[in-house]
Amino acid sequence: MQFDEFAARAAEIESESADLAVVSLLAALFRDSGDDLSTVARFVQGRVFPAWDSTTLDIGPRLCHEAIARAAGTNVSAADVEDRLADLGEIGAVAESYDFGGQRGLAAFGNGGQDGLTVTEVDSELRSVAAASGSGSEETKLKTLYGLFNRTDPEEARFLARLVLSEMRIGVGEGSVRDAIAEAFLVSPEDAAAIRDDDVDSKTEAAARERRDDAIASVARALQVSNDYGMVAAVTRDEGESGLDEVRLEVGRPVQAMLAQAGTAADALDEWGTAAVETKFDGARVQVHHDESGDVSLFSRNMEDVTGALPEVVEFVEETVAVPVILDGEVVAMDDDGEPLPFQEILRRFRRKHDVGRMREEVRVELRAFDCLHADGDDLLTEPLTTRHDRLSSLLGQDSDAVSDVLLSDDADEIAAYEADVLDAGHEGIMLKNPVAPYSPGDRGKNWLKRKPDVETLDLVVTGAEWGEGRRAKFLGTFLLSARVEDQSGSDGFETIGKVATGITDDQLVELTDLLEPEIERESGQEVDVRPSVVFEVGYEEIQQSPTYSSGYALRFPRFVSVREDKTAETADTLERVERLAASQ
Ligand SMILES: Nc1ncnc2c1ncn2[C@@H]1O[C@H](COP(=O)(O)OP(=O)(O)OP(=O)(O)O)[C@@H](O)[C@H]1O
Repeated sequence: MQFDEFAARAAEIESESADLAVVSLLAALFRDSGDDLSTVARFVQGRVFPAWDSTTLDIGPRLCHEAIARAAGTNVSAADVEDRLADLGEIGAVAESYDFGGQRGLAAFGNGGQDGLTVTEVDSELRSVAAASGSGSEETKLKTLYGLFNRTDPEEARFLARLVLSEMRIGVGEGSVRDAIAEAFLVSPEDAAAIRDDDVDSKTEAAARERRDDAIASVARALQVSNDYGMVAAVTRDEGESGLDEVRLEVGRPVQAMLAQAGTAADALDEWGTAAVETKFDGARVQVHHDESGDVSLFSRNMEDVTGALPEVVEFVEETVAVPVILDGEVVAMDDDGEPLPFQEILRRFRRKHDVGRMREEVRVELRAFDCLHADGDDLLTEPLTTRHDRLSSLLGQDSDAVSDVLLSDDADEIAAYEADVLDAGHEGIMLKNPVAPYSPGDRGKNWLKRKPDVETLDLVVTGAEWGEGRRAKFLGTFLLSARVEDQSGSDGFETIGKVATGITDDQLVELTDLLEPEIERESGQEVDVRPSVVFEVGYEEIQQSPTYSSGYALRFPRFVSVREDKTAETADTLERVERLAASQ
């Protein structure tokens, strides 16, 4: 597919606000994508790589602005691009506003169609940008991006710029892509019409809806186990439902983590009669993959590869496990007496790329596994929790410290006593799980409840900051925080909720400035806008209703606790959670 065709279709989708119409347009785009289907299914979500792949383009706004400036001509600087961004508010509009000329220049010589960019070319050029590393890679990336922008017409430039910064902003969330894959290849035109049109009798419409929902469920299951919209789209088209049924977990390819809601023992017992109760370890989520040839890989809850940072866990798994497995658990930091250390300590180890050996001496980490998704050829996602946990115990050893203890109980007093013991031992709370529930990847459903008696903190996205004053003028000092708002299609927006400047040491100011500076999108005086990517854990005294911030809420006495390096903007706390916490104060 030509990239200008992709851009035109993306523009059409962007201008449509009704969810059903968006799904229909996406479905039509997928049907017309031919060999580019997998790439197109990723591009519409602003992705070049599948979600399980931890490769990133690693292009910050500054690099993108520089590439746009170069393509725009010798008189244009990155600062001009940033000025336009301040006016137009969005990088796609900025890129579209320049006259890159490449294509049109060629078109003037009657050559436009031949040199048009294709989706395949954009994909492979962006992949080469991602692969550039080492000295000189910055310049290589710039040149490649500049080369791409130079060949775009204005509409293509709009979507290329957004793709480069991984934000398509066309109102397409994961749910819409899932539904569109089903609609494109599994739902018959008659059923699609019966659902869409008003003049169809209700029985026919209900039957059509049921068939469509079944098709969506098949696509959803394959997506849950593979995390690859591109591959699933191609399998759906080429092999239909039977092909989707064959999509299996693959050892070495991370799965989205199942998540928890806040809840109490009373909630759990009311709902399920009996609850499986475990310690809530205060560490970082880790998914352990051990493949046929004995290789171990570890992934964070964002499916980022953290194998290199945690050699003790790798060694432990290599020594203990003999068959291919996928395990879910937490890595915790321990002191010399085996007492749990606070969460901040594990963050000093997690995702570390340098000095791993030295840090290993300073902070000891251990695995606490609590689930088993795959063992020796068997996918266990649909098995009940108790069966998965039994499998885990038989793999790691019944009495191993590396396996979470489970108390199965229908007695609130017994659970309260268990919770008191867990808190006495220095842990942060308990998990209550439905013992018969399957493992649902990516789902923050009602089958796992977390209970932390201490005051909650919020994990908020940094969307702005202010340069300090005096001796702190070179550092960002005050940080604007936002809560995530998921729209119906599943794409994210951010609403501000407060500023934090307290609780940050001088050393941390340096680190936070290093972390956030490449993400700056715009500057005006001391204030900067930052691309939503860094997540702060923030404590507070109270959540108040307030017109000061766009969320309608403000935090009283916010204090910085840590950077949630294990979270991204997409997994930060939602405004809905803020509302719930505010209501429960
Ligand atoms: N026994 C356990 N079972 C499941 N999750 C556990 C367990 N012990 C610790 N955890 C951690 O608790 C988290 C569940 O809470 P939640 O899904 O809300 O994640 P979170 O947003 O990181 O929450 P928090 O900030 O409270 O850790 C899991 O992601 C996991 O990292």
